[in-house]
Amino acid sequence: MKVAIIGAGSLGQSIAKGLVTTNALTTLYLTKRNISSIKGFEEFDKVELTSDNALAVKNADILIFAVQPRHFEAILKDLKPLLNKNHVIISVITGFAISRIEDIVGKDRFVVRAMPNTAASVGQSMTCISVNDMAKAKVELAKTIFNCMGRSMVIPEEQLQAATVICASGIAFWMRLIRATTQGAIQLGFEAHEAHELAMQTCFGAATLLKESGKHPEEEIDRVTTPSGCTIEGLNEMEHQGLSSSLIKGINASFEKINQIKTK
Ligand SMILES: NC(=O)C1=CN([C@@H]2O[C@H](COP(=O)(O)OP(=O)(O)OC[C@H]3O[C@@H](n4cnc5c(N)ncnc54)[C@H](OP(=O)(O)O)[C@@H]3O)[C@@H](O)[C@H]2O)C=CC1
Ligand SMILES: O=C(O)[C@@H]1CCC=N1
Repeated sequence: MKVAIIGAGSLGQSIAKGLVTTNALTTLYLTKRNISSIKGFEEFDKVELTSDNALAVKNADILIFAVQPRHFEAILKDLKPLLNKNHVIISVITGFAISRIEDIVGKDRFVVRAMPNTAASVGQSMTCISVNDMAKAKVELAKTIFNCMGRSMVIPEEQLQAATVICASGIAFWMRLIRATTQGAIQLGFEAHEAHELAMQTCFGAATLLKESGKHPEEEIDRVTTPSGCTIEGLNEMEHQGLSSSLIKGINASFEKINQIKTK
């Protein structure tokens, strides 16, 4: 695989970190206008850094666009003359519909819209993928790429905005829950670094329990809640204060916002 990431910023670098270790990769071009901030990638033999998008496009088969939404249209129009029928165009750009990409490059191109998250850098992204008609033939390739950096799910494009909230913004939501747990632990007397480790590993343990057992969260909750014990006392107080409701409302607010964001 010869891959180019056009716009190696926060998400682009996370994807690059997830990709560099895969044996399937022969070359990885990383582009941005100012490459001084990504010099660290020079330690990898397969990685080429450049501010020349055209050079990257000419030398890659798979193009992952990870620029800000407002920059995408102009960049894609500039690169259009260099695109050939074999290029697989993958956009991770929020709110930029496949039909708008097709308006620029044509319907006869392989177009994939993907929504990974920053945990790609540690091989733990949850990436949702949608494709245009042409790229139905490239679904397995797209899954192979994103499975290198975690797990992937193919979904209809209509659900991609919701997936962005749950999985991409979701990283921030879960971080805030871990941070709040840490604050609680400090109040109970732990040093900050200890509190952080307790919160992180407990969160990791809870997710791993569900992944490995396949059980519903409430089933695992029932195993922890001793009758008249401290867990149910804490859980009920959290619910009286609106924990589940607040999370659901936050997710809905985020979804309303993402649907208002204009990419032009
Ligand atoms: N951060 C996240 O968790 C997620 C982000 N996204 C989406 O991914 C996209 C990127 O987001 P994010 O990584 O946070 O944004 P960043 O601003 O961190 O990254 C965008 C990068 O694009 C580069 N860039 C700008 N213009 C050009 C150009 N002409 N040619 C090449 N590179 C260029 C910029 O570097 P320079 O100025 O040096 O050129 C910058 O590093 C957005 O569309 C966002 O909606 C989606 C899911 C999650
Ligand atoms: O906050 C945002 O709008 C982008 C999309 C998901 C993650 N970052």
